Amino acid sequence: MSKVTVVGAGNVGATCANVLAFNEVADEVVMLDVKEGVSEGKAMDMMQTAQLLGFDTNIVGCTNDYEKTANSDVVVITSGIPRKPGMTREELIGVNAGIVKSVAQNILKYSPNAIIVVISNPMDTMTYLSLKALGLPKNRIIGMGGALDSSRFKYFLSQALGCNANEVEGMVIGGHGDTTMIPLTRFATYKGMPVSNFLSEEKLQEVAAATMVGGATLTKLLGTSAWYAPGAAGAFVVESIIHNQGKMVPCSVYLEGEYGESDICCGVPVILGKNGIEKIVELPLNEEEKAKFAASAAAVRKTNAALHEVGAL
Ligand SMILES: NC(=O)c1ccc[n+]([C@@H]2O[C@H](COP(=O)([O-])OP(=O)(O)OC[C@H]3O[C@@H](n4cnc5c(N)ncnc54)[C@H](O)[C@@H]3O)[C@@H](O)[C@H]2O)c1
Ligand SMILES: O=C(O)C[C@H](O)C(=O)O
Repeated sequence: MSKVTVVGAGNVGATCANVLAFNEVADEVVMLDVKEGVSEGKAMDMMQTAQLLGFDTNIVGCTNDYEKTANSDVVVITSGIPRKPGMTREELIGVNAGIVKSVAQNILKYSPNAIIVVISNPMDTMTYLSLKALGLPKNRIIGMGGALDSSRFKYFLSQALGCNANEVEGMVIGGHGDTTMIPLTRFATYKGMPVSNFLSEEKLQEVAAATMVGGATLTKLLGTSAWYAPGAAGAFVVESIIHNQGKMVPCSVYLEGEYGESDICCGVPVILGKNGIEKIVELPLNEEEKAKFAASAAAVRKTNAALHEVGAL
């Protein structure tokens, strides 16, 4: 029996659980939240769609009861506060570091073999914190950001190209921040053809800029940060792992020399499978892309340093 736990049954967590259940990614999906009754209510509401939508996944909700999460194969951490318009993700560290650390420690007590997918922001730093606090092998701690950012990149490219987003390929690497994302326009394709065959350099720069502030744009529109694509991107990463799909997905992972960086979690393409990160893929970046990656990693490293200031490490 396969089991996935989603911690935090707010906007992102509940959406992720819903997509996991609808797509029958696991036999059981458990939602856990600190807010009394919310997970239970959302689980019951979702279970009442099973007959309408035709899925067989069992969805369980619980209030801070970690026993219910026992023996999960994958655990998704979404607990923590989202940003408000005008804020950066990095400003969330003071509140979210404590939440993510205690949640990760509780999870490990009941699911010692779980692969952990971190979504809470600032995501690269929360992934690093989880890795350091739990001391697990690096293949089992995965930050979800690149899957979402790449999906947004493909959306903006498809809008510029006037084509179906499913016919566009592209990846975003680097940190999951407004200024740290690196949309790889040079590698993006439409039906296997470089997008530069169809779009001017100026247009490509516009697409890259829209991608980088994709989360901030939605936060301004919604008054809180986005959840449909983030929840679906979390479920996409979980499915790639649970179904051992061997897909290449940009994720925030612990680097030990890859891309010239060490002792940091940052977004790079990885092959996802039943062991979590099966392999880190090293892309042949040019000098400009390498410089952008180094600057992105430096910014993530600065946020990581704040973990000591807030007493999380
Ligand atoms: N990595 C990404 O790509 C990405 C995308 C979207 C959102 N996020 C981040 O995900 C987080 C959640 O966003 P949201 O929109 O779902 O927020 P939300 O406020 O809707 O939900 C967060 C939930 O976490 C719960 N929670 C708080 N402390 C908890 C604890 N100790 N144990 C269990 N649950 C706890 C809250 O009760 C709440 O229900 C935010 O930090 C946001 O910035 C990241
Ligand atoms: O923008 C945010 O703060 C939430 C998330 O990281 C996103 O990119 O949607």
